[in-house]
Amino acid sequence: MKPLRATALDAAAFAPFGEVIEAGAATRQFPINQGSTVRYHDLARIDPGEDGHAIVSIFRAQPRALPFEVSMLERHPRGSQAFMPLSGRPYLVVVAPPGERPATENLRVFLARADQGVNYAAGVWHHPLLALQAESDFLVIDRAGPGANCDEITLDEAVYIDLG
Ligand SMILES: NC(=O)N[C@@H](O)C(=O)O
Ligand code: NI
Repeated sequence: MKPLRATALDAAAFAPFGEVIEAGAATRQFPINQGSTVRYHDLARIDPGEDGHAIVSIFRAQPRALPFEVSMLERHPRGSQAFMPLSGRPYLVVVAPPGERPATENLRVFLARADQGVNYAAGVWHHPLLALQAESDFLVIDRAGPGANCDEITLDEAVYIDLG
């Protein structure tokens, strides 16, 4: 089966799944700190759910070999999950719309630049972190709190993904 090719990540294409965290996607930006800094304001909304709280972690991810076989997806029904790359390398984002079981044809594969983060909205199906090229760190903001917050499913048919 031909691999599913990644397309460049952009805010509009990613909107059904959450937000893209990048200065260029800001709807509001303004100078602060006596003009020494520009604030790219309100790029994403962290959703810890009613009974959770937001936490900040760092994920140190090993690079994935390509083409990569996607055979499972996960979702966090109780809160959002944001990733911001810290190591200056691109990475892959695989998502599918919320719902009970995503159809393989609804998978979307994005190549995120080193200056782009993503914030998965609660319930959005996604593949666990897919770093590329070398070991990479990511700042992660997601929910801690009571109750299970990670549903996993095995896809009816595995899909290979690769760069565009
Ligand atoms: N397991 C974990 O915290 N990470 C995943 O949710 C992921 O999306 O990488
Ligand atoms: Ni996740």
